[in-house]
Amino acid sequence: MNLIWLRTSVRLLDNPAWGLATLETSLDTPHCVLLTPTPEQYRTHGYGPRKIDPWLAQFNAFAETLRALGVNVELHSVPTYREAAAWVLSRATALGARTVIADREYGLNERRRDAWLGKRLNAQNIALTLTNDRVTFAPESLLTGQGQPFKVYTAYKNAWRKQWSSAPQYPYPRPTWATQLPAPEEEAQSAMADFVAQDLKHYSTARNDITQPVVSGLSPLIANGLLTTRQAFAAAAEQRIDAEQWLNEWIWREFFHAVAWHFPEIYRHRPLQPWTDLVPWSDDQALFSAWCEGRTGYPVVDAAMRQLKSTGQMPNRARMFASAFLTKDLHLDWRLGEAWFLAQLNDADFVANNGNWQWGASTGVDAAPYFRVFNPLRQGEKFDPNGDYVRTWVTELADLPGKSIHNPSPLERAASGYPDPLVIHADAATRIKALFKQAKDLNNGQQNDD
Ligand SMILES: Cc1cc2nc3c(=O)[nH]c(=O)nc-3n(C[C@H](O)[C@H](O)[C@H](O)COP(=O)(O)OP(=O)(O)OC[C@H]3O[C@@H](n4cnc5c(N)ncnc54)[C@H](O)[C@@H]3O)c2cc1C
Repeated sequence: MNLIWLRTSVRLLDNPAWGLATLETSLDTPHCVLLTPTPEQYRTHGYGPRKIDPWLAQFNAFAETLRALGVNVELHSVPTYREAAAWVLSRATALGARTVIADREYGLNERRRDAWLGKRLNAQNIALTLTNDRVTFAPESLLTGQGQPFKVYTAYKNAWRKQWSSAPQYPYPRPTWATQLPAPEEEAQSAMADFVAQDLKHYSTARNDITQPVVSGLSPLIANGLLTTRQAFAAAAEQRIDAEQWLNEWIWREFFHAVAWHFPEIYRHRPLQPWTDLVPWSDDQALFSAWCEGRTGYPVVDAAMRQLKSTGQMPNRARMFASAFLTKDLHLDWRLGEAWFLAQLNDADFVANNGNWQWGASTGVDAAPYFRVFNPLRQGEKFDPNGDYVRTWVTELADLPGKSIHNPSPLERAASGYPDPLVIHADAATRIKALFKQAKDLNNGQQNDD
């Protein structure tokens, strides 16, 4: 008897759990599937309803479909991981299981949960088998030549690509009994197929155009375990077009997961580069509220922040300049912005969010150091040349003509009720560089003292 316990990989396709379960028995269908949504735990991790509600619905739809397919499913919603693990332990014991097969999750609390359960299952001669699934290659299997974890994306990507070339990863076969898919998975499959067939060919030229929905929009589905990198590579290969740039974005996601696995301090809200905590980050609540509400006085930043608040979405390019504005222009602590994004985004994923925030704040991965700043006026002019994005979200400026929308005059601001800039970008950029330098010098001094 084996049990499958699915936590994030709540999907039928490309799921290694089914194959593992049937290896042990002569049965086609698994003996029993356990599902334990943990809404309170998700909230404690900082996720908001835009992330949690569809996730919970996904569990219900999955259970319903499995039952219709004749699979025995037990769905048990509990507040926290600890209760979920205790319940799985009791079910495994009561059902006389030999193995519990579960999708591996990499977070710190998730690791603790699995260690807790594994120990107790082992004491009863029950194995806990974790499938590597959220990323293509297990984080500990892809290391530098010196056996160290990668901290630079390009080097990681090259190693990842090399590994893929020598051992391409194909999606796991669909189980014969899976004759229908749960509605969220069916929709995810269609969304990926449509994007790959219609828009992928324009991706590399149009991906930074914040006015166009040319990117895939798949991230909420990926973050909630409905789609995998293997499926993306397989779908792109069928098109026989150059999909390198898009596939490299998927590898960014895998990279951040690997970083989080090797440097679990990030789950304790520490920067990847510890010395950057010597930067005297501000926690000014008035500045922070102005940023959250889209009232910074920089139209393109405010458009992005208002879009986030009202829809839970924001294009990647806008995430880059809006996050950089918080740290490099307002000098606010990156953790404030990180938490706001996590609570608002419909594709919220702790690891992808943290990795990108730390990249933008110059506290995380990447060789390019703290002089990376984004000029919010130039970002607007370059990526929203006609001002359409600003006009959509900062409606009080909608009547301003042409490029002037990115930098309204004091008179235009006063007439439309739009705020003056909170800071002067050039001054703020000079100041943050000085603060970083000061932190670095302080750190070097401390090291010399040691
Ligand atoms: C400050 C900041 C916060 C972010 N927070 C999140 C988050 O919470 N969840 C999240 O999934 N992505 C996050 N991203 C990454 C990226 O913005 C989104 O993945 C992307 O906008 C999703 O759009 P898409 O699905 O159309 O992606 P596409 O451009 O079609 O890319 C395909 C997939 O690759 C992955 N991907 C793409 N870019 C990145 C990236 N830079 N880092 C990691 N994975 C990537 C996503 O899973 C995405 O769905 C963040 C980026 C920034 C700058």
